[in-house]
This record gives sequence, C-alpha cells and structure tokens, in this order.
Amino acid sequence: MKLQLALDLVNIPEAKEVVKEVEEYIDIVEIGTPVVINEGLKAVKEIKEAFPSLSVLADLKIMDAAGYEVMKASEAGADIVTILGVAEDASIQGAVEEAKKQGKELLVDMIGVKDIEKRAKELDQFGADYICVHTGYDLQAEGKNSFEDLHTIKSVVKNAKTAIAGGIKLETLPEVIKENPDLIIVGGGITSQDDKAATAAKIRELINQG
Ligand SMILES: O=C([C@H](O)CO)[C@H](O)[C@H](O)COP(=O)(O)O
Repeated sequence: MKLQLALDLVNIPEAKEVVKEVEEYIDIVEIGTPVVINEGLKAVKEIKEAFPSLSVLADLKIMDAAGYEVMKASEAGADIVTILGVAEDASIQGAVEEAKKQGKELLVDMIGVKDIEKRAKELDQFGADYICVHTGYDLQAEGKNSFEDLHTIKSVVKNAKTAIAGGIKLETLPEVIKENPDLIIVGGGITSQDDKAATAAKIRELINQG
C-alpha cells in the first residue's frame, strides 16, 4: 500500500514546505485540482524538480481532450495523471494510450460515477493503471465516505491498482487498510494537522503494519 499526500489548498512555496516536512513518509505527492487551477502545470514542474525521488500526480480530473492534456501534464513532469471515470469511453481510451506512450500512469477518479461496479469493470478493460473511489469535498460535507465503494472495486477489478481518496484521517485509516488498496490518498488528514510530520509518520506506520 502506497501513501499519497494530496495538496489542494496551498500555493507553490507552501506546497514545497509541506512536502519537505513529510517527504520521508510519503510515496506520491498530488498537485491537487485547486492548485493546478491557481498555479497551472508549473506547480507540477516545480515540485518534481524539488523532489525528484517522489512520484508526482497531477490531479487534472480530465473530462475531454484527454490525450492532449495527459501529454501536457507528462511534459510538466507528472508521473501519474487523473481523468474522471464519467468521461466518455473515447476520452478514457485516448488518455490510456497517451499515458502509455509517455511512459506515465493514468488514475481514473470515480467521483460522480453512479454504477461503480459496472464502470470499474469497463475501466479495468480499457487499461487504466489505477481506479480510485473518491468522496469529494462536497459530499464529505454531507458525512459520506467511499469505504463501501472500495470494497466494491476490490471485488471486480482484475488488472488495475485500486485507490481511495476523500476525507481519510488517522482515525478512519484502519477501516481503509483492512481493504488493502494499492494506494491511499490523504489530504486534509495530514495538511490540517499542527504536526504534519508526526501525523504522516503515524499513517505510514499503520500502513506498513497492514
Ligand atoms: O481530489 C481532491 C478533491 O476533489 C479536491 O481537489 C482531494 O485531493 C482529495 O479529496 C483528497 O483530499 P482530502 O479529502 O482532504 O483527504
């Protein structure tokens, strides 16, 4: 199980500070959608240059022009690029093709997908590298989570790696770990803590214990 730190509510200098604090405990750093909106793909480039040993995920949440956008994120230094599971099949296939051509990985974000089981099977067939269940901020505010959806994709996905994101905290981590996803994505659960390094260290420890 890998740990991804999601950075959403920071600018580039703040992002660098946070990553410096927790670098040793994480595998992947996510340049979150709000950061890409505010700073552009420059954020991906600068973080990759500053932390070359970490994988960098560009959370573009692509919906169209998929091949082109995967190419641009790859050129900026992203190792993994995200596309939405609700995108057209042609967009997913274009993104898979371009990611492979660039030697990068594609993570499909299942946010907003109604039939998780059916779509996960399709995405698995299309060759997605990761399928990620995700409760976004707006549904987290209603008290929702993706634990059941993780169980669903784990039971049907044969080739892709599985991932989960959305409001995961130290307290809820054991419930996630018991499903054994390939990737656990934590944003506010680390970034909103006073002692980010200690929280990330504890999360890493729990993940390593399995
Ligand atoms: O993808 C995300 C969200 O849609 C805002 O861009 C977050 O990175 C993801 O939800 C993880 O962050 P937390 O929910 O704060 O753990």
